[in-house]
Order: sequence, then structure tokens, then C-alpha cells
Amino acid sequence: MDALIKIENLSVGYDKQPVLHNVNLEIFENDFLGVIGPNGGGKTTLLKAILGLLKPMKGKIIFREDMRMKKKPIGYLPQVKHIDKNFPITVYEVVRSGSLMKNPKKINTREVKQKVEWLLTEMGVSDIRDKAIGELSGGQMQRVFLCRALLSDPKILILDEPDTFVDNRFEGELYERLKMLNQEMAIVLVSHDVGTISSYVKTIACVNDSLHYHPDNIITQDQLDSYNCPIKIITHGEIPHTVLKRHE
Ligand SMILES: Nc1ncnc2c1ncn2[C@@H]1O[C@H](COP(=O)(O)OP(=O)(O)OP(=O)(O)O)[C@@H](O)[C@H]1O
Repeated sequence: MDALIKIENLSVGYDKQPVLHNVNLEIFENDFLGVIGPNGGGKTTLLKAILGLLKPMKGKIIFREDMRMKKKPIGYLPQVKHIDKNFPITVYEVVRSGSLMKNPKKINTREVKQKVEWLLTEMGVSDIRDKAIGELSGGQMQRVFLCRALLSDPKILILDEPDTFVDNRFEGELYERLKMLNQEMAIVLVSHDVGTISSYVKTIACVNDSLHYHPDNIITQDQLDSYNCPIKIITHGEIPHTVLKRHE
């Protein structure tokens, strides 16, 4: 089966300065890829390139034909940092705006409205539908952004550190939900929580100037050392793991 997305020799960055060099990666249906690496290593930059928000400086990103036909159906949950408490948009409007990427003309249709209602209920946030987005807790905000990302029935769901600012209970719930969603779509998950990543994802990409792909969710220390990857160890269970500083 062809990859949904094939990244070939990609170099990408800002102001003519590449942050990532010669990245090669394929994402297939039902993949669950964990993306790890140090702060500033280029994880978000990779996601932005996949989303078409940054143009390749070298190399290319090829979308499978059905992905192109459906206008790259990718659901995106961005890194949520700070949203102004008074920013005038409600939870309902944020979720509904998820239809704009796929087909802006559909935003007022019954089909979209019904799907929004269903997602709000499914994700347990229908009671806060009229609240301003800036008033929500971290967990509520992530739920709302997940609803938004799912509105367009994506073939790939991309999440950039969805576990930031959320409590343990929601984190567990979120990963269980992702496991279920993974039966229908490929998932790319950026996280600093190496332990959690290793218990849910199927494969791992270590991103730090370049990308090292591991076709498994367990990496040995030897592999990490040979890749010069700034993670001590990733494994299931009780073995400690640490994300180290950016390597040279
Ligand atoms: N808009 C921008 N303009 C210029 N440089 C940028 C921009 N966004 C990011 N960078 C730089 O690109 C590099 C990679 O940043 P990126 O956000 O991709 O890293 P990251 O691995 O996602 O980090 P983190 O784990 O902290 O989120 C960093 O050195 C960062 O300062």
C-alpha cells in the first residue's frame, strides 16, 4: 500500500536557514508515530511542513492521490500556549471552524452542525459550548481543539504536545481515545512524555536537526547512542527515561 505521505530529502526552516536537514519519512494508514526530541530540535517545524505552513527548502512532501483529492485531510491539534481570556470566540465556534480547512462552504450546513454537536457531546464539553475559549482549563481546551481537529474526518491526525497543561486523568483518557481513533486514522503525536509515548505509539521518530526513524516503539540505548539522540532510553514499564539537552 502506498504511503499517505512520503517525505523525501526534506530540508526546511526559517529565513533561508534550515532547521531540519534531509528528512525522509513515510506515514501509512493506521500508523501511530510518536515524535520525540529536545526543545528546539525541529518537531513543530516538521509538522508545519507536513501541513503546508512552511515550504520545503530542499526535497519534497508527496501526498497520496486520495489525500490530494480530499484537500489533504489532516486534523491538527496545535501546541496550545496562551489564549487571551477575552478573545471573543466560543467553544462551539472554535469546533465549527474545523470545517473551514476541508470545505469552507459547508460551515453552515446541517451536516456540519450535527457533527459539531456529536463531537462536543462525545468529548464531554457540550455544557461549556457557549464559554469563551480563553476561559477554559488546559484539559477543556485540549478536548475542544481535538473536536475541531476531528470535524473534517481526517485521514491523519497530528497532535503537537496535547499533554501540556492537562491533568493525569485527562492524559490517560486522551491516549485511550487516540488508541481508538487510530483504528480509523493515522496519528502523529509530538510529546515530551517519553514513557507515555512508548506505551501507546507503534513507531518513533527522533527529531533533532535530522530525523531518525525507529520502526518499533522500543529503542535501545545503543541505538540512541549511535543516532546521537538526546534521550536516555525509551521503554515500557518502570525503567527511568530522561530527555537530555539538545545535542551538537
Ligand atoms: N517562526 C520562526 N521563525 C524563526 N525561527 C523559528 C520559528 N519557529 C521556530 N524557530 C526555530 O526553529 C527551531 C526549531 O523549533 P521547533 O519549534 O520546530 O522545535 P521543537 O522541537 O518543536 O521544540 P519544542 O519542544 O520546544 O516545542 C528553534 O531553534 C526555533 O527557535
